[in-house]
Amino acid sequence: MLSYAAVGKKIRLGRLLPDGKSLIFAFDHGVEHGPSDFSGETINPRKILEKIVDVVDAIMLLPGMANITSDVWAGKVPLIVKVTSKTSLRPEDARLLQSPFGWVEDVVALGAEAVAATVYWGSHYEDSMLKQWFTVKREAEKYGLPCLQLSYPRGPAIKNMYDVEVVRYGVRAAIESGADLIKTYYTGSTETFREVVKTAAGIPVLMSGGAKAKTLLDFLHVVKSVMDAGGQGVVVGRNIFQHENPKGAAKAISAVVHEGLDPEEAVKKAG
Ligand SMILES: O=P(O)(O)OC[C@H]1O[C@](O)(COP(=O)(O)O)[C@@H](O)[C@@H]1O
Repeated sequence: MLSYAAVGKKIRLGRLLPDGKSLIFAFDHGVEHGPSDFSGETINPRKILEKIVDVVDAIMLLPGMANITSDVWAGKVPLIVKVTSKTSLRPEDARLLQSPFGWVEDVVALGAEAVAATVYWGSHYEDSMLKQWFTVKREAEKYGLPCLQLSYPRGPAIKNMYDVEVVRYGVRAAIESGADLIKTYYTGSTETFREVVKTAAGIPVLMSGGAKAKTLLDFLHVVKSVMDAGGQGVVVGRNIFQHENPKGAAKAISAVVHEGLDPEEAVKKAG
């Protein structure tokens, strides 16, 4: 018989990956990159969120943002709360550390389905990020909250953070540290990303969107490659909110993730 928490975790994961796949909208950039990531009306978070809440499978926000926009997302789309972050105002070498940016109790209080935290594997600060990760993990387990690990290998010994061996290492470390969902980088091909998925040993791997692609079609090809490789979805920010039609872009990405549409077909959904 499952424990209460195990039942809760199962239910929450089912809500986040309704058909075993998921398009999660990442929207924590206001701290990671600053307001310069937004232009025009998108500086108003409500304007973006109201466009995509009925298209994506979940949204990932920092606690304060979740709190001030709850009337837009609550009851419409599952919430994931990220409890680590850092600004790019820090000195260069201090940017490979994320600090606490909320507590698991806040995540529960906000009615979230999961908690997210970053680990920069290979950073000078790996030790403190691991202490932070396991603090979050221990609390989350009590509440049956799945933990999404942003597994981002970065550091002086890492020449190419998109290299398949580097990404695989981060994914292996993520499953060994108890991640229930993993978000990591695309490795450039279906074949190499298939190796990343295999390394996850059944833990869902979602690709982190990355900087805005030249065209939506280009991005959709990457999403298709990830899904063909056995990835279970994508966590996307800039390739949605920096698109001139965020709702359309989200619809097109969702069509590749959930319907397996070819990019040339899916891009038509963007209008
Ligand atoms: O680590 P980077 O490249 O600065 O990007 C960090 C951002 O990328 C994400 O991990 C994913 O968002 P994107 O799709 O915009 O890359 C965000 O959650 C985060 O704010």
